[in-house]
Amino acid sequence: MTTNRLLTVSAMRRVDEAAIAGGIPGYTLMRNAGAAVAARARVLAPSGGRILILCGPGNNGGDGFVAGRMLAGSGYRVALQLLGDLGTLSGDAALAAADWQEGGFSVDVAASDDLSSFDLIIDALFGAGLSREIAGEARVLIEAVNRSGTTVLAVDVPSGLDGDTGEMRGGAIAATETMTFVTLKPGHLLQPGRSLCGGLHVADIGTGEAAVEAGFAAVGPASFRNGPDLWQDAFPRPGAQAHKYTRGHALVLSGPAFKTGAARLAARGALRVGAGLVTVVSPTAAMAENAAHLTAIMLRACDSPDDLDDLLTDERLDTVLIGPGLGIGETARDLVAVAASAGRKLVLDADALTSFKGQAPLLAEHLSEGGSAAVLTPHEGEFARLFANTRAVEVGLSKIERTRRAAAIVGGIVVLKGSDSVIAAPDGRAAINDHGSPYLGTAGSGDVLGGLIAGLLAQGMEPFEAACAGVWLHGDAGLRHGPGLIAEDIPEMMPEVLAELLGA
Ligand SMILES: NC(=O)C1=CN([C@@H]2O[C@H](COP(=O)(O)OP(=O)(O)OC[C@H]3O[C@@H](n4cnc5c(N)ncnc54)[C@H](OP(=O)(O)O)[C@@H]3O)[C@@H](O)[C@H]2O)[C@@H](O)CC1
Ligand SMILES: Nc1ncnc2c1ncn2[C@@H]1O[C@H](COP(=O)(O)OP(=O)(O)O)[C@@H](O)[C@H]1O
Ligand SMILES: [K+]
Repeated sequence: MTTNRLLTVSAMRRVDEAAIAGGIPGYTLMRNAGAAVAARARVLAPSGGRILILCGPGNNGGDGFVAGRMLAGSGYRVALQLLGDLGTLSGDAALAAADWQEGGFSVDVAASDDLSSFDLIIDALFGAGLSREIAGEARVLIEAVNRSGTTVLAVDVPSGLDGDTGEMRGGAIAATETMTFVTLKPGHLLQPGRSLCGGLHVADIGTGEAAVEAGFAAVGPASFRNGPDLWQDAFPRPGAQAHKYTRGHALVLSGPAFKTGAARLAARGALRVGAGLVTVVSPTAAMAENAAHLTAIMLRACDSPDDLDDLLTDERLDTVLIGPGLGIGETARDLVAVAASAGRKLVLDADALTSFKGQAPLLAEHLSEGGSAAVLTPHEGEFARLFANTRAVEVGLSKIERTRRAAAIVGGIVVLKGSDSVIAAPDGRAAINDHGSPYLGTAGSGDVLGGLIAGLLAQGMEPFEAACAGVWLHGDAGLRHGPGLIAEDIPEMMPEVLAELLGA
């Protein structure tokens, strides 16, 4: 079974319990987990190479003992070090340790020297049972592993990484690869966890589908790794009889003269992703500047919220992007209020968000008035300003929880951007995106993202799916382009990105 759905650490425990209750011995699960680790180790270490297995005092260590026995059996020179006392091992971990010893192998005391002489280190110190900050001997060991420069394969999670939040607890292994079980957990995708994990692998350990379903039932609102599986079926594909008026019309509000570039970047994104028509709505004083740079994209004058209200009497103008380069203040708030009360599908970004600094409830009121479907795309700074003094910014929350709470507060989709962008809906559905590139961190990149989402909304995609798809397409463009990327390149990558996605 493969799925892009995520289990929390406690829900994963529920999967194990349900599998065991269903008649699969815990030790069978552990043997399957250890076998998956050993299989990956055979790829990472040269045949017959030296492998060090660092085992902790719980079942994560148990997986290490199992993998060690299998690797020693297939000709690797395996050293195994235990952090803790052999005598205190219990349950399946004790069985695994006994099997290892029955093979005639020794259990050494964990020592942090000479680590660079190994071809591979398997980190089986702590997994789902991490219960406190890494300190003392464990910390010294983890730091030595990270200094050694040796390839590291982490079992379940890099030790010290919180599988739910992606946060480090006092220190963590920086792994080359991570082998986890059944599904990914949020901490594998949220930063810094995503970076600490290195390459991600997921193994089926024979829990059976019913046990996995029991885990999903225990998890609360569903969360996913963002990817085409999540939204591909809903992705707009024009039929043979489509024409521009059936492919949606997106409006992008421009900022004042000399601040118009952001809106044009967004508009280009909306057009390239397939909206039939895109119009930049510009202050009269900035019309010449906008006109000088626009060709396929249309241009209309608008100098006030009242002008926007007049424009929106045309029902075909069904999606409005407000914020990039707009300017901060009352006018921006009024423009949002007008578009929202006209019931338009909205993308709110940048200055439209900052204009509601500390006033998230007021924004929520506007959105609910017209029943607007809205997607908000804050980066961390805009998020902190908009949701100041709300329960979305309480300390200690994971990024996924913050985004979920924010979505519930405003009653719309929130995309909290970054290298681990999180997309959440008011009903708690959430997706974490790790399909992207640091080259996307460039001026105007977020404006294009807003445009992509607006273009998908205009074509009739539901807002959660449109937001997930927009973030993924944006990330895919970044990955394909690589070094040298500027924001202008992102829309121009869409033909290539979409051709592969749609199999065109
Ligand atoms: N049947 C199953 O469930 C399966 C589970 N599987 C595997 O089991 C793993 C979960 O095992 P687990 O629950 O035993 O927890 P684990 O991660 O080994 O750590 C617990 C130990 O570490 C200790 N400890 C914690 N934090 C610490 C710290 N900061 N510094 C120092 N010590 C610390 C903690 O001490 P305590 O808190 O009890 O004092 C306890 O002794 C899971 O990740 C997967 O790999 C697979 O085999 C598939 C089947
Ligand atoms: N390291 C990274 N990895 C992946 N995506 C990134 C990274 N850094 C930035 N991005 C993406 O680039 C965009 C930047 O948007 P934003 O911060 O609003 O920039 P701007 O205001 O200049 O347009 C976001 O979509 C963000 O997710
Ligand atoms: K580990």
